[in-house]
This record gives sequence, C-alpha cells and structure tokens, in this order.
Amino acid sequence: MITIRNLTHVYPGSRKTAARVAVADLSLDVGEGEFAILSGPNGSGKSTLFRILCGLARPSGGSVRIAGFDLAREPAAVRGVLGVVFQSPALDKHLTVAENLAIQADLYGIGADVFPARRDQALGWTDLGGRLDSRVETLSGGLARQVELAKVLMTEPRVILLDEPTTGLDPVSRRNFLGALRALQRRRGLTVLMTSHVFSEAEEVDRVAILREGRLLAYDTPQALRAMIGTEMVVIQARDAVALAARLERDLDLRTAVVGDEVRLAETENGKSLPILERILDGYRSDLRAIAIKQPGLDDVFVRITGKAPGERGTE
Ligand SMILES: Nc1ncnc2c1ncn2[C@@H]1O[C@H](COP(=O)(O)OP(=O)(O)OP(=O)(O)O)[C@@H](O)[C@H]1O
Repeated sequence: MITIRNLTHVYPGSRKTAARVAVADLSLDVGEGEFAILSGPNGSGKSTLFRILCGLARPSGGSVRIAGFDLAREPAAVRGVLGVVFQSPALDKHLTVAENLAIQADLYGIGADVFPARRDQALGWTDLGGRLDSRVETLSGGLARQVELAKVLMTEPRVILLDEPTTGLDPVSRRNFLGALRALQRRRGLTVLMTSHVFSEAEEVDRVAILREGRLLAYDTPQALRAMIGTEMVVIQARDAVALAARLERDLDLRTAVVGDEVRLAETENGKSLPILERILDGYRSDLRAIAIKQPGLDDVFVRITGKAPGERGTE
C-alpha cells in the first residue's frame, strides 16, 4: 500500500554548512491493512521521510507509491486516499468539536446530506460522546488527539500517516489513544504508518522500521526484531536490591545491574537463564519478592541495533 523505493533526500549545504544526507537509498513496503512504526534516534531522518510521504518535501531521488499512485506524478490521487495527523495541533481550539469537524467537511466538499453520517462514523470509535459542543480547549490532551484523528477520518482515507501522535500525552492517555487507533485500523482495514520514539508503542504493531542516519537498519515484526538479539535475562524484585546484587556477584560470580528495586542479570543465550534462576531461588528465596526470565524488550533491540537509547541524538 505504501511502496518506497531507493528514496534519498539531501539537504543542500551553504557556504557555511555541508550538505546533509537525511534519507539514504531507503526502500520499504507497508502492506495493505498493516500498521507500521518508524523509529530511530533524533536526526535519523524520520521527519524528513514523513514530510516526503505527505507531499510537503520533494525527495532528491527515488520513488514513493501510495495505494498504487505515484506521489510525484499523481499527487492529487494520493491526497484522495491519504489522511495525515501532524504533530502540531491542526484544530481551532476556540471552536467546538462539532465546528472543527464542520470546517473539515467544508474544506473537503463533504455535502450537508452526508455530513452527519460521516461525522458519526468518524467519531464512533472515540470517547467524545456528549462532547460535540465542547470547545477543543476544554478537552484533555488525549481527547483533543481523538478529535484530530476524527477530523482526518471524515475524508475516509485508506492510508493514515501520523507524526508522533502521542507526544505530550500521559502514559494512560497514550495507551488509550493507541489502543483505540489499533482497533479502528483493524476494523476498517486501514494502512497506518506512524513515527514514534516510544518503544512500548511498537510492541503492538505489525512492523517496526528502525532508522539511523537516514538508513533503514531493520524492518520487521516486533517478534522477529526481538528474536534478532535472541537473548533472555533474569529479573529479580528484591527486598534490598543493592545488597542482593552484591551477594549474587560475590557468591555466584554473576554480573548484575540494579534498576529501582530490581536486580537485572546480564543477558544470557536463550535457555541458559533457567538454571541461574533455580540457583537463586534455592539460595536466596527469602530475599526475593519476585523472580522471572524476561525477553529483552524492543527498547533493548533498538539500543543494540542503533547504539543509541530511544530519543538520544544520532551522530550528525
Ligand atoms: N531543513 C534542514 N536543513 C538542513 N538539514 C536538515 C534540515 N532538516 C533536517 N536536517 C538534517 O537531516 C537529518 C535528518 O533530520 P530529521 O529531522 O529528518 O530526523 P528525525 O529522525 O526526524 O529527528 P527528530 O527525532 O529529532 O525529529 C539530520 O541530520 C538533520 O540535522
């Protein structure tokens, strides 16, 4: 549904600055009805790629097809199937939810005869019931994001691009927004590509792209990405994590790290953690609150692949 081939974007330099390659020979496919996330350290090219996909920047080379239409040659056809949710709010906060949606209907030539049905469909998945006449400025951040997405849905797009849509939301609103978006995307068979630097968000999607310095370093399902590092670790919740870590290092010659009230042991190969867990249970049971073997999360994969923590600046 989204087909990117050998895409390159170079920001020209000036007398004082060198030219900068923001996207380098990048190819990527998002299949119809798939939900993909684009991640990477700061400066890895996510925003540049996003701007190209929504038609705001012309790439230096390569091609993009969306729903079969060529972005450079058939931009109007692409606009007809594409919905974009930008990071900065695109709502008039002094107007009500209903008024914002009515403006969108006007802009897109949605006639008065179909408007109520379109509006109800666009709002059906949201928690905005009863808030149609509320001014947007009186809504929580999470609800305002829902209006933003409802506005885009009014045009019945087949493909939706979202630029870090959960920025500024608290963890609960973040989870609610993404849960609702995921359910909506599945129900309506939408194709979604979203930028994000929050790895808990990537755990639930179909595919995760990891960029660094404009290059695509990995693009796969969350499960396959985790399997790439193929390791596991023992994580212990302890009454006194620091003391327990010291004893485990001294008695059992284990490498440990203390994170809050957790002792995390160094990663081992798959299957090697169980005997370690059994030894700790045998010798230290009274010191433990809980003990488990965990697969590293996507944030661990990201650090391994890019050498950066999520949100950290790449080399520029
Ligand atoms: N207008 C511009 N002129 C020159 N260089 C730019 C411009 N915009 C971005 N760049 C450079 O292009 C590279 C990619 O930047 P981009 O903003 O696309 O990355 P990003 O992954 O979106 O970063 P962030 O997460 O910080 O938004 C960086 O090296 C950046 O400095």
